[in-house]
Amino acid sequence: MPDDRFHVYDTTLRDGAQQEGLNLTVVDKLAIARHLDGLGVGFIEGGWPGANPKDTEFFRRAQTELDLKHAQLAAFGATRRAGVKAADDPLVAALRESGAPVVTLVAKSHDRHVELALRTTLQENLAMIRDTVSHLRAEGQRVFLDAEHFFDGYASNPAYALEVLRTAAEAGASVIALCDTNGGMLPDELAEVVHAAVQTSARVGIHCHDDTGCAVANTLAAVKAGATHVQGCANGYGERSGNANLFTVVANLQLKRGFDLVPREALADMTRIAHAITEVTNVTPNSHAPYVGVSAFAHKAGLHASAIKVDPNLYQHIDPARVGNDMRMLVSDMAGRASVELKGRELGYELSPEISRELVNRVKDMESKGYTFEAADASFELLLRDTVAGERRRHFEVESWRVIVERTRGGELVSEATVKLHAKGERIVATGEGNGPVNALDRAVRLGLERLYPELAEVELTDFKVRILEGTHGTDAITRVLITSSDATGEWATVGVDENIIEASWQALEQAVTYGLVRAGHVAD
Ligand SMILES: CC(=O)SCCNC(=O)CCNC(=O)[C@H](O)C(C)(C)COP(=O)(O)OP(=O)(O)OC[C@H]1O[C@@H](n2cnc3c(N)ncnc32)[C@H](O)[C@@H]1OP(=O)(O)O
Ligand SMILES: CC(=O)C(=O)O
Repeated sequence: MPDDRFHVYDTTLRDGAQQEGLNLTVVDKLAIARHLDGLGVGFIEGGWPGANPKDTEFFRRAQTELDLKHAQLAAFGATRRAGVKAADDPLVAALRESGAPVVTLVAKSHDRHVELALRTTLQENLAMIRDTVSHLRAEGQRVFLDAEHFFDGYASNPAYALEVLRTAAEAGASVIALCDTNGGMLPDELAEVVHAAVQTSARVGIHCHDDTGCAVANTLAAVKAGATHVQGCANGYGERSGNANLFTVVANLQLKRGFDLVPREALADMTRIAHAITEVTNVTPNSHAPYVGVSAFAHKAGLHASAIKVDPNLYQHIDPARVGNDMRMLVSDMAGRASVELKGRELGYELSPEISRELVNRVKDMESKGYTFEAADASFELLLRDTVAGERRRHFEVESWRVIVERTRGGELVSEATVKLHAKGERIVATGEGNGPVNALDRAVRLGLERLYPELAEVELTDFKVRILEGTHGTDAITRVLITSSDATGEWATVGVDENIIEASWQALEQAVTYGLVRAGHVAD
């Protein structure tokens, strides 16, 4: 069971939603809350009820639509306005009526902010904190306080910054999170201030932004200095450079510091949860994210692979399975025999040292010409199969292909491709039309082969990337084409390289179709 003496507090739905380009609907927020609950976080800050209709609706719907197993919902909002009673402030009323068991109040703890931004006195700010905390406590809610700009405030006026914490604690706030609102702190200085703050009676928490790239390090430093409540956002979302990445924080504290924060089986599901949340936010996942990124346990250098072959832990800091991730081998011109041997094993082949050596040489030679295999696993597997077989083996042979791109009188662009192929003892001539030359070639190949290989109806070309590479040996620039294809059960990528973009595309396309047939279980003639 997770340790209740330590809080994991997620603010993805509030501070995370303050990220540029991130726009969540109520349904998105409900879905993310379920994922976070699945991870086992203790608190989910759902937004600021009363500040906008969406956040108000979220709290209303959460009462009937969220069946949280681990987490409690927290409603975020500010202390009362200067000069009004907490009970009469409409934004405080929205917090009271949110139905959330926890309210997190943001309060000024920096004297200059009180005077310049709130335009009130230091004493009135303390009264705003005292009144709002005690009012909500009297209404039966648990109150946490986010001490905004605490670290900058402590540098400006330490006595006042600490007075804010004391006031909130005495009024009944059970957690006071110290906020590095501008994200400008470094771990050593931050730790000293946290150390001073933990002398207050309430539990001290930490809320860090990543403007110095230190949000996670700062969070860990705060914990070392005595903080027992960590705030962060899924995938490090948040205002400006983002917040502390909650997944990194949790994994570090649990796996490196021995805290029991979330159930072990939930931690082992963290990579899936991180990616599921990116599906909801529609933000491209950071493939290099610690622990959960697809590259977090991907090994490219040959020397690494040769040691990993003996013991994977020689080049990775944890077993990736503990966070639900996988080790992967990348094959490129930095590979050695061990890299291709391990990659082969990953793909289900046991390669002899001789085949591995030959394959490494072929990979290095082709990469020097512009191919890239780390982004084109399917091309690598076809190369591997050819090397093992000692010859190039395909399910169809190409006699010729031709593409015509015509601009009609009406200004319409029409592409038409004809392919002449040989498969299963037949000569096939097929023509396809498409909205571009590659699309036309793709249609022509399918039209020609589908009768012999009906599974091709399932294969779809899902992505097409072109990159112009520097010319080598004084020749003209060459083109690299990467094609991603998919069928009902997965996707694969293939690569083609040539001075001519259509030839490069054809190579990638021919391999894409061939690999689709390999996946369908067809054996090459
Ligand atoms: C550090 C953080 O990220 S905290 C979270 C910030 N999140 C957001 O701001 C998103 C949601 N915010 C909103 O929708 C709006 O800003 C609202 C509804 C909260 C307020 O809107 P408005 O009433 O139009 O005020 P506006 O945004 O211009 O200014 C904020 C007001 O809150 C006051 N205020 C700021 N912090 C506090 C505080 N801790 N306690 C009390 N009042 C505060 C400001 O002084 C200002 O007062 P003023 O209206 O007298 O000038
Ligand atoms: C409260 C908050 O989000 C901050 O101070 O950064």
